[in-house]
Amino acid sequence: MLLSPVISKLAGKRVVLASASPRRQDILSNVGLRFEVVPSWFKETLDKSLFSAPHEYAVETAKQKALEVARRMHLKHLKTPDIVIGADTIVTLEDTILEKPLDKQDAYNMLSRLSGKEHSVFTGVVIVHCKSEDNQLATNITDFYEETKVKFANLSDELLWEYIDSGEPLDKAGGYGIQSLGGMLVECVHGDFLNVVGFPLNHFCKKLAEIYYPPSKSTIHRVKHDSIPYVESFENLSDAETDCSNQTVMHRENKEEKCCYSQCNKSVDSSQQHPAVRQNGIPKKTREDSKVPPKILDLLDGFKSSKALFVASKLKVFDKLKEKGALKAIEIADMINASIRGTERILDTCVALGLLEKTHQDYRNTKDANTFLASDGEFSLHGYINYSNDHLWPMFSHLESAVREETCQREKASHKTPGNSHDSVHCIAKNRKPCMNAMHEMLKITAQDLGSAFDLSKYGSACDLGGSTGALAHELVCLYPNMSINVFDLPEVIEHTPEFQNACMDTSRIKFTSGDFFEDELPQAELYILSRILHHLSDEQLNCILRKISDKCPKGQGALLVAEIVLDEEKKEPRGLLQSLSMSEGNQRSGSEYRRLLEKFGFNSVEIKITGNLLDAILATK
Ligand SMILES: C[S@@+](CC[C@H](N)C(=O)[O-])C[C@H]1O[C@@H](n2cnc3c(N)ncnc32)[C@H](O)[C@@H]1O
Repeated sequence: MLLSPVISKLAGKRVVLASASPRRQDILSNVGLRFEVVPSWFKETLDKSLFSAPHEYAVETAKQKALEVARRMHLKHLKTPDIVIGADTIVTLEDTILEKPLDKQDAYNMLSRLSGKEHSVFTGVVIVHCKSEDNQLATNITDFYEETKVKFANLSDELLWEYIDSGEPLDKAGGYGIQSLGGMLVECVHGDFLNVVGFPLNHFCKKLAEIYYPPSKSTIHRVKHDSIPYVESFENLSDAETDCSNQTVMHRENKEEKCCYSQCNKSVDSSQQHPAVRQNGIPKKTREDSKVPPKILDLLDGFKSSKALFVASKLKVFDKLKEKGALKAIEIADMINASIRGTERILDTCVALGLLEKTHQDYRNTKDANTFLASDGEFSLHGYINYSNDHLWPMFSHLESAVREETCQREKASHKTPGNSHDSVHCIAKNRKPCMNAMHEMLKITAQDLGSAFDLSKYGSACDLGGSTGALAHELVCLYPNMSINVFDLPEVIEHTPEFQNACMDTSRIKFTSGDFFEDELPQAELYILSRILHHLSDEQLNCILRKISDKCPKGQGALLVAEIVLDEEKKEPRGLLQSLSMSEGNQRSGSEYRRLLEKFGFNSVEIKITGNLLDAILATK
């Protein structure tokens, strides 16, 4: 059995991985599976003593993780996924289950127990097929587990502590990661290596093959699932045109705790199986054909969701709830000076969008709302959301004419002549403060990943060109105790920078300089930084600034750090492309395009780090 056709059976389906593990994401995306990641909120706290074998615990945990995500997504309008994949990996030694260590001492206790011995790694995997029927969630569950035996070498305390101090053990079952430094601890492995990494890919593909290419008279292992009650309907999980004779049972999620493990395994001649499918050789449309793909439904409604978020944020709903904990609609309406019915509607929409929680009549913020949406959240996007509402939203309403006339939407929105200023790279005067605020928030979120993408400790001085409020500079001085930074920006921007500094920040190594990077001499520095500058610039502006930086970096000395969204080579990732819709002269680029551009200016060593955050990092040296 070739594996790719099995994976391709999932193409076009809304597949969700209910796991935040980057290792599982890598394993599945490396084989071409397209999926969304929705980490489960299920707490891994099942009572282990209730399970007669460790793998049962792993399977049950995986199942609860996947079902929690399926139910949560189903509760949000139109969000029911087709398939949710859940997985849980545990390590067992002499029948004791070792999960993720709580702290360094716990990691040491685990690893020293594993030293010199063979242990088992179990991953429980659950594939939940979901359907929304009469607004209820129907699920069909397939599960399995894989065991791999791993033998550790005899490990000295010194080696163990060195490993523990690397920080790697803390988020890993058993306290080690075989795919990275932890590989050094391992003497041998019996079984599927990827199972130890966190996902038994081979067994998963075999399971998919069983589901999508079932033998004519097979018996699919059904497991007890106490929240799946009565038999509701029969659905063939294979595609309509597949010569597939197996039908499996969908279970409707229902509060009645009835169980059913039955299934129908009729072997039917495929030509007779769907008499309604073909008529005069022309495939007849099935109900499935007319089901609008969730992606399209999401896009149709996407603008409404964005606006609901913008309005809730503007009305300070998230701030009020953060301050008070839980409030009823009528109380919020009073606080935000709005109608009760209108407030109820926006609150319920925010619940459906996963931004708020509701118990009985009480609304409260989700953890993410406290962190990202409240205006005093650690990584607040409040200013960026308001900026999106007040400036980007009106700008995007000009998209059609901007496309027809090949102009920038900002120019359309402000009735300016196309391509006629460096306003494409700096905020126009009336928007300056909100724009600086929005950029400040975005950069605060991504600055740590940018600063640590490369080891910059050898650079004693840096100049952040167009560095705005100094948000990146603050992170860099924290990360690199020997670095001083000159934030260089236009005078009208530098004038506002004191409003963005706070008392807890160490500003002793940060200096703000007014200037124009096209017109003026650049300050001398060992490291130049261009964060979100290059993609705005015309070819002429690019030549000007890159030539100037290159001249300031003699061969073997100096470097340029660029922060941008780096597009994937096939240019399929939408975020950068969506952003490019608001531009005229500039360009979003892929890694190879940035490499070619920088090489033209003598930077023949170009390293690119995709950070997984809002911006990616490129380090160019000569
Ligand atoms: C898109 S913002 C990026 C800000 C910041 N680097 C970031 O990543 O959030 C562009 C910045 O470049 C500054 N800028 C635009 N033209 C400039 C010029 N000719 N000389 C100096 N700074 C300029 C703007 O004022 C603005 O702060």
